[in-house]
Amino acid sequence: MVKSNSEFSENSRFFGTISASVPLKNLLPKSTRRSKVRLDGENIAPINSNIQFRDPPISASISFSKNSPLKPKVRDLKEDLTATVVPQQLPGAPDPPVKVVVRIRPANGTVIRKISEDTISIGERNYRFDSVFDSNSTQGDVYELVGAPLVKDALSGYNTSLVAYGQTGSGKSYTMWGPFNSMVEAPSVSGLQGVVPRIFQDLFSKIQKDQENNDDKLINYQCRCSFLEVYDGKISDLLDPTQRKLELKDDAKNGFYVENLTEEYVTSYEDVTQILIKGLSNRKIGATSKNSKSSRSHIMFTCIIESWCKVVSANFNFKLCLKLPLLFPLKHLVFIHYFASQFSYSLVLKMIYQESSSKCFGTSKTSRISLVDLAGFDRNTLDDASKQHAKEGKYIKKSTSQLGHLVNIIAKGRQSDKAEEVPYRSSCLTHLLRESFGGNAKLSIICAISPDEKSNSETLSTLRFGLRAKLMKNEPLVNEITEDDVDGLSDQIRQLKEELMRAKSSECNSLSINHGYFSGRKVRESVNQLRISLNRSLILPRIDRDSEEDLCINEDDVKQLRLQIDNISSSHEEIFKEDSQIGENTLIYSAEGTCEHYLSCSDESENEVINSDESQTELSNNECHQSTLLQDPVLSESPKIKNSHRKSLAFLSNHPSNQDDAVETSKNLDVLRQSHQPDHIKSSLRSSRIIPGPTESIAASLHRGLHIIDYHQKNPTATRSSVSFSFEHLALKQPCLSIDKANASAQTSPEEGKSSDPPPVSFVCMKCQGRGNATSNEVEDSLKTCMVVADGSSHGAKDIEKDLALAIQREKELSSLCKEQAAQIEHLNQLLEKYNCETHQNVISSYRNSSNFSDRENQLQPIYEDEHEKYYPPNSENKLLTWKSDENHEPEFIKEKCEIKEVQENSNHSMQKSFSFEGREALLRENEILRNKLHSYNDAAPTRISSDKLRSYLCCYNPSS
Ligand SMILES: Nc1ncnc2c1ncn2[C@@H]1O[C@H](COP(=O)(O)OP(=O)(O)OP(=O)(O)O)[C@@H](O)[C@H]1O
Repeated sequence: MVKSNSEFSENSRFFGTISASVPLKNLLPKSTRRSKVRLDGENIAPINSNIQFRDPPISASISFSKNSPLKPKVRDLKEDLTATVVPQQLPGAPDPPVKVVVRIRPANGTVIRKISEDTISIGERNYRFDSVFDSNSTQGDVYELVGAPLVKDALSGYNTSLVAYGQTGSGKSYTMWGPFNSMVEAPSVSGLQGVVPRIFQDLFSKIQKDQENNDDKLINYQCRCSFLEVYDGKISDLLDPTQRKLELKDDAKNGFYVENLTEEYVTSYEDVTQILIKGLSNRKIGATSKNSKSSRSHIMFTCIIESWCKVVSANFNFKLCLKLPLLFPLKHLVFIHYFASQFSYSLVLKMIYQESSSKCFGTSKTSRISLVDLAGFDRNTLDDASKQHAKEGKYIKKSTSQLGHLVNIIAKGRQSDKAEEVPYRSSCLTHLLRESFGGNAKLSIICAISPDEKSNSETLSTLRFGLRAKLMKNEPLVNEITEDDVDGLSDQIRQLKEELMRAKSSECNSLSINHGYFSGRKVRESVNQLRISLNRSLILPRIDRDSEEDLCINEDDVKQLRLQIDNISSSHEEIFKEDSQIGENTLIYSAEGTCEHYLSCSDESENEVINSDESQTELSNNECHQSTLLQDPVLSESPKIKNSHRKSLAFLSNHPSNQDDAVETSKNLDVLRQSHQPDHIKSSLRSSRIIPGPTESIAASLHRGLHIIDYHQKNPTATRSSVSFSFEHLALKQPCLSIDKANASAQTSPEEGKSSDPPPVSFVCMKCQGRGNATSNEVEDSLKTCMVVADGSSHGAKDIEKDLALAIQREKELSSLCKEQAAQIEHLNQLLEKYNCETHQNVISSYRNSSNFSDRENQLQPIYEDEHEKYYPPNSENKLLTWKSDENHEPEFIKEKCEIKEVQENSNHSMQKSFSFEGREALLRENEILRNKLHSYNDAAPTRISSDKLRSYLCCYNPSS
């Protein structure tokens, strides 16, 4: 009876309603787990918790010889099929490895006829297959011919595959799965369940029977299922839609498998039904010209069946009895004997065997059932088909075409016995079907065809595919492992393990020394790297060591260095003036005579000492005013560190009484390091980066030194430690320079413009004078050495040398200028003394000659013009140098103060009139410089000239003050 299309539609696609009617989570089995699917690993001995090997099984692949007991038994394949003639299967004969059946979908106006059980006719041509199901066939019929043998073979240990092939709408899905509603109904012969549900219904039924009816066997089964989809060439997990683009893996350890594919263990037909519903609901569907709910992807449901069979036969009982003393202690055997006598020995032995199954082994089988529903190809695409559907149709055509090509190759190889390479890897589908097509599997193909005339070409294509597939030569094997196989396997494992151990030991012996050395060195290197990155300050004191690292110097660093040198030069200038003017070995800047810091720049063996202990307790004292005399602190140079000697600057606590000076010193130090370290150097010092260039290296060294100074100032107990840094290169080559550097380091230059405030720190340069004539070349060499030594490398020093040469050249010029000015100052000083004496004498004598004191001003006025130069110092240095006052005046010290004041006023007045603006500016500048120097000079050499006199002189010399 031919069913109408309306009936078909009733039982048609169920995918749209499953999610609404069935809560899928509830349908899932409780005992599920995820694991890798192994498609060709079933032949490996199953790992059963009840089985214990004498040696633990190894996972490495093992190659077996032809006579290996593990090689599965190959059934004789005697069928010789041709494209047009399929030999009739004899009743009772084993199922062929490749079975091709044709099912004709019910339709009106069909041109296809079933002319016999295995032959169909299209037009005038007949095609013969293993079986043909016409439109009147039922789902049960198909199952009996295709499904039932598959279940039997699977339980026997064969890999089995069922593939539905055909054009869209030809009834593949209907045949494979059946309508959705039927899947959740109780299975019946007349039901509409597809082949797959029937297979699992049958499978679990047989398993149950097998376990119940075999008294002399203990059989355990374990089934796990997976469900995947191949859509657009990519594998997705239908049981976990989030798993997409899964990869096929093929390695020695796991065999051929789909990575991360969900596997769920099933123990009943219901479990499988739930999985089927879930997976089919996730399948991609679309509309085609023949099917409004066409499957747009290939799907593959896989069930792996593992079974362990332990025979409890009479013979085996005897064996087991012999083994019992080994398995159980004597008291247990007595109990077993008593128990067996009361019941039955068979039952007792069965229980014992079950109990001791870990020490006994029967047989094990592993088989795989692969159920594949291919997407239906369609020659005609819908006019209104979207791009996506067109793309899907393209891929389906392509993939089915690749499968057809694969079948052709395999069939050809069987016919010609030519070993042509089989294109399994041409697509995901062919890769997945590698075992089913031409491999270790029994294959059944259902060619679904539509009998309508419009589908003739697709029908013919499908039939041709079936005929070619029938020619394929599969080699199905019973995947079974026996106890003897396990013994052989255990022996092989043991041998391989021994070989591995020998190989490892020999390898270890040969490489042990080197390996230990290299690993140790690696560890050391790692520790060093870690130390460097964690605390670079540990590295800084070692910068005098040789280093082979390449140094990168950027322009900014050089500029910074140049600025530093300029600052140093300017400070040299001032100090040099002082030094030249004083002309003594020792410079003494007195700070109220209470605290003196001695800076020695003498021999290398001597240390430069700065006492700063008293400053430590005052560092946090906010009342200490910020020193204003550090208007232009001089950047301290990088300490020179030589390989053999280091000039060190030690900080001792010899004068704890003067805290103010120490505080000033420490504050100045802070000012110095804040003001003269470039930001990037500061950050570099703060961070743990490696010093990139020599400039930073030097600055870092300085920073380190300053940090040590701080530390010693803050920690009285630690002040006597020997941590120090060297100023040797400065002390040796340029004594005044050394002082200046130390001065800059300590930030103790006298305050400018505040002569009332004594300098906070005193320095004593013990042995400078003898080296005052050191050449600039020596300085240059010293600095060069400093750079090289400080960085441990001479790389990149050339650029710095150029800058240094420029700086030194400038320093030379400045030095000569300083000398000139110092000479002028000295001369001026001498003249000043004369002026103070002679001018006063003249004024007093003029007063003495005057009769009326009130007319003094009138009398002085006439002589102003003429006698100006006689009484007042000239406005230029040259004139000053040649200026002579009248020596015939008699001083009157009683009126000296008043008279000098008057003279000053007159002098100022006259200078305002006579001096030009430019000359005045020049004098102001010069006066500024001289005032600084004289101020210091006044403090340093109080006996040479009265500071009051100097001030009064300067006041009259500077009209603006
Ligand atoms: N033997 C049959 N008896 C009754 N109805 C059938 C039979 N074969 C197919 N049908 C109906 O025909 C329609 C299409 O069938 P089905 O979806 O199984 O085709 P298909 O080959 O899977 O198509 P596609 O490849 O596009 O998914 C469905 O409604 C189905 O119920």
